[in-house]
This record gives sequence, structure tokens and C-alpha cells, in this order.
Amino acid sequence: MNLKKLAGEKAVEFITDGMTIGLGTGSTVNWTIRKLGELVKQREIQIRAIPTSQQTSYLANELGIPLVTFAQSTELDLTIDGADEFNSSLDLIKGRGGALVREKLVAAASNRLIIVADESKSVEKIGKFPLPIEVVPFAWEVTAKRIEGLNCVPTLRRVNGCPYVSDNGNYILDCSFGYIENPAKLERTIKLLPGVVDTGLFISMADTVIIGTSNELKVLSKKN
Ligand SMILES: O=C(CO)[C@H](O)[C@H](O)COP(=O)(O)O
Repeated sequence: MNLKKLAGEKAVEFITDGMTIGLGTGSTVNWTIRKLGELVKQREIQIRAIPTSQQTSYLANELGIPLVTFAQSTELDLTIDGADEFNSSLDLIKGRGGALVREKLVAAASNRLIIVADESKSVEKIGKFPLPIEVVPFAWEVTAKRIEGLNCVPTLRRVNGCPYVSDNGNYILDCSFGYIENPAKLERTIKLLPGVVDTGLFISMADTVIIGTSNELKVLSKKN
């Protein structure tokens, strides 16, 4: 069973006619986007979408999903996206796919954030994998040193030996903090450092997580 497909396709049920939605990035939300593309093609639903990456923009264009920008709409009804880790409070780590800055901007402009993931992304404490932090390329070495001072090991993300460059023209540092005891505090601390654009910590942003497990689909919702 493809658990990413299971969770990704389920999320389409939350999209209703006339919505303006945010489309996340990654292999799980790609299933949502493909399913949505079928509905749009069959004229079963009319929506507009803002993509969180070039990659998602290409896929949505290929499927005929109408795209807009924040110039047309500054408020989104719903965003559907993936995650690298989530805990029972629905705090997330995102950004392994490199789209964290736009993903956070789109999520923050949305009335609701739905995360789609397979069960491997569920953790007791976030921080199992390195935390992606997007930084300005200028003086990135200095920024990395400052982040290192917060007790972690930052590694510049590379592709074929060259620094990975995000859609915003920035670099990404993958930072091994180990398990993060207080994600909200860490987020505030990192964001105060010069050179940091944003972090992959998404704290109190997700409303719902749809999880594909080998037995069933599980839905976690924010406790109000
Ligand atoms: O944060 C992300 C990209 O920046 C992705 O949503 C995250 O990496 C999950 O990806 P996948 O669904 O392929 O496992």
C-alpha cells in the first residue's frame, strides 16, 4: 500500500468549490495535487491555487490547475502540505525538500493548514533529523557559526558538490540539534540571528494531520 498516496488523496476531500488554496511541496502532497488536477480537468471543482515552490508550480501547470499570486489574494482558505516530522501537538519540521520559506508564508496566509504524511513522520519529540534553516548566502559561514553556538552541528546542504540554492536564491543549513525540548523557544532564538531567513520549525500552525498508516487513515486535529 502506498501510504503517501493514501494520505495525499484523502486531503482533496477538504477542498470545496470556489476556494483559493495553497499547494505544498513534496512527494506526498503531489498525490493531492494530481487528484485535484483530475477534478479540475473533469470540471467537478473550480479553485485557484498558490504554489509553494517552482516544482509545485510546474506540476500544477501541467495538470491545468489555475494558479494565482498574492497580488490576487492575500488570504487563502486552506493549504495542504507535507512534513518531515510531526508530534502529537502538531508541531512540525519541514524543509527537507527545500521549500520551507514559501511553505511557511503560504501556511501563515491560510485559514487552515492540513498536513499529509505517512506514519514514518510521526515522532514523540521533533528533532529526529536535522532542522533545515534557510540563510542568506552572503556571510553564510558567519551565520552558520552563530547557529552552531546554539549547540548544534550545521551542515551546508549541497547538490553535486555545489551549495543547494532555494527558490528564493538562498542556502540551507541542515542543523542537528538532537531532540528539541522547546521548539517555540528555539524558533524565536534562531530567527533573531542575522542572516537567518526562516527555519523549518512550524509551531502551532497545523490544524490537521492526515496520516497514512498500514492499517488505516488517521486524522489528528488541533485541540482548541
Ligand atoms: O517540507 C517539505 C519541502 O520543503 C516537504 O513537505 C517535506 O519534505 C515532506 O516531503 P515528502 O512528502 O516528499 O516526504
